[in-house]
Amino acid sequence: MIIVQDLHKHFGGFHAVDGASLTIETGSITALIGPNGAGKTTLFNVIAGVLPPTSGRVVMDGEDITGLPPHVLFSKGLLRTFQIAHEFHSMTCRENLMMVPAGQSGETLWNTWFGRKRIADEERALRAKADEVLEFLTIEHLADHPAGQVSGGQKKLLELGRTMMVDAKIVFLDEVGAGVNRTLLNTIGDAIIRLNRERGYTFCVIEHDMDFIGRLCDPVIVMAEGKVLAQGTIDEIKADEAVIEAYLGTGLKNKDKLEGAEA
Ligand SMILES: Nc1ncnc2c1ncn2[C@@H]1O[C@H](COP(=O)(O)OP(=O)(O)OP(=O)(O)O)[C@@H](O)[C@H]1O
Repeated sequence: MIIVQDLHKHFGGFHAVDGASLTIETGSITALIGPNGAGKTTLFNVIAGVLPPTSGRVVMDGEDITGLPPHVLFSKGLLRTFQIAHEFHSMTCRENLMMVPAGQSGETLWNTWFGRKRIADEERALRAKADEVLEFLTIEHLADHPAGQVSGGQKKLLELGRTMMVDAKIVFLDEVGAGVNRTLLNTIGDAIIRLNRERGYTFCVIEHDMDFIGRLCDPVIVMAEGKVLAQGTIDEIKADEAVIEAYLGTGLKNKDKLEGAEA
């Protein structure tokens, strides 16, 4: 369980996150929604150790993890998906997955000289794991394709796949559906549901696609102006006057997003 207590993140005099408190229950697929500029990505970045908070606390399973760097959080099973960096575009999808786990024996000179067999065994195991992940995500046919040449949606699946190469406990997904076609979005949604049900992953998802949110997420947490405005099921949220007002207040485009209409 992640508990965020009275979190603030200021940029100069601007309060991007302004006293947000929320709980992400273990085993849930929790959505974080809100109008543009509500502070969602900033909140994610603070929880994931990318940005230090101005004040407030983040507690994971009873441990204060406020401000810990991403690699330490990674080792604790808290992961945030990242776009595949440009440098890795020429590597194949399988290789991109095989690069994720840290602390392999091959990293030390000693092992390079004396542990060849162990390295070969580890590499074989990693390769098998990567292939299993690709199959789970239904993109096994892309194993030998350069990551830079697959579609936007397939890249999103690969980003999700990277979290499956380690023992993730909680995964933060930022706009996994952005620019992804409906069919692939459904595949991504299926993968998230299966990871949640079969492998016990907890998810926290920022997403503007209300159909996607409605299918996957409970609860839905709404942010506005750096604070948590409401929490509930998708139907409760859509009927909440304060939520409608927050979306309306930022323009019709945002209100359309709440209703799930095509933008
Ligand atoms: N590094 C920064 N320096 C200054 N202001 C920032 C910085 N990062 C974010 N902001 C501002 O903080 C506010 C919240 O941004 P944030 O990206 O967290 O919102 P969001 O809810 O994720 O919005 P969106 O749905 O549009 O992605 C915005 O007004 C943004 O311009």
